[in-house]
Amino acid sequence: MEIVNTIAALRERLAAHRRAGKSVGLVPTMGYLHAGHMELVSRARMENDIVVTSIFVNPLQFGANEDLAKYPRDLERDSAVLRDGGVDFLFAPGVTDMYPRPMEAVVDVPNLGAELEGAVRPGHFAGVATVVTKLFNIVQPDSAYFGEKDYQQVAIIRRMVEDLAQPVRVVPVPTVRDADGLALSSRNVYLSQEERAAAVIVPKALAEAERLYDLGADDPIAFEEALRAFIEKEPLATAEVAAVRHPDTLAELTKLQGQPVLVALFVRIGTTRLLDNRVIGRKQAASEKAA
Ligand SMILES: Nc1ncnc2c1ncn2[C@@H]1O[C@H](COP(=O)(O)OP(=O)(O)OP(=O)(O)O)[C@@H](O)[C@H]1O
Ligand SMILES: CC(C)(CO)[C@@H](O)C(=O)[O-]
Ligand code: BAL
Repeated sequence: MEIVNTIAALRERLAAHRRAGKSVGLVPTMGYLHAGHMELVSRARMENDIVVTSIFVNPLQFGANEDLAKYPRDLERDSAVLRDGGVDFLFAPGVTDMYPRPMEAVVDVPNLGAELEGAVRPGHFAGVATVVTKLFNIVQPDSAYFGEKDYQQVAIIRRMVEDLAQPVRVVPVPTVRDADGLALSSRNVYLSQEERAAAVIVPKALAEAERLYDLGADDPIAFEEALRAFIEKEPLATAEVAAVRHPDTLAELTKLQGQPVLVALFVRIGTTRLLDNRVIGRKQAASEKAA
């Protein structure tokens, strides 16, 4: 595996492979890697000749009062893990390599980006869409791999790729979970022991949503209220988002039965925000993997 830090160097290294007709898969990350990231890597490894993983904690997608400065970083450990995972190139640019001056051109997906997590983190998804477009332009991957834990992010990237005819296949990968069901996430490291125990309320709430749906729950407002109350029975938890939406458009629904629905959760445990999602009413959850 080669570690490359600048846009020019990565372009030069990939050009030879592209000329030789090799396919390229990209796994964009913010580092501090866990088995969820490595699931994306192994899927990319299976489907491509060359695998590029990027590690870049993207300032554009953090709000002024968010955790940009304290976001966990460990490039040395990440490099070793990626080398073992069979990655060909680790692209780890610095902020001044990616953004040598303030960005004037940006990509926004304003309506999808204002929903759910976007309502709590204004500007977040414009930051994501912009950096992902820039990574696509640098790497020119045939395929790019994203986790379904960040369901809204996948929906936004898919829409961006379609609207802008970006020549990339977007591949969603099922969520990898700890033994108690909590989705793996780099931010789980912020949780104290007590908070980690409380965080199990998040996957439990997804199971509760499925139970209510299977019992015939049909009114979205009552359903969301029941979910919120279920989550907040845990004293350390605040449900910033507990929503049921259309799985493709993220639109609000007038009834639940007779169609698959997305359950989207964004739950604060202490000061840490945890994201999780499940589509219920179709056979998708069964494909999720335990770590
Ligand atoms: N548990 C998981 N299973 C599968 N994919 C995941 C999982 N966690 C993260 N990913 C995916 O890995 C990619 C990089 O995510 P990122 O580096 O932000 O990690 P993260 O663990 O989601 O971190 P954070 O705690 O900041 O949300 C994203 O496409 C994300 O959806
Ligand atoms: C896709 C991404 C790497 C863009 O910074 C980030 O939003 C993430 O890690 O999910
Ligand atoms: N959604 C993963 C990246 C972030 O929270 O900024």
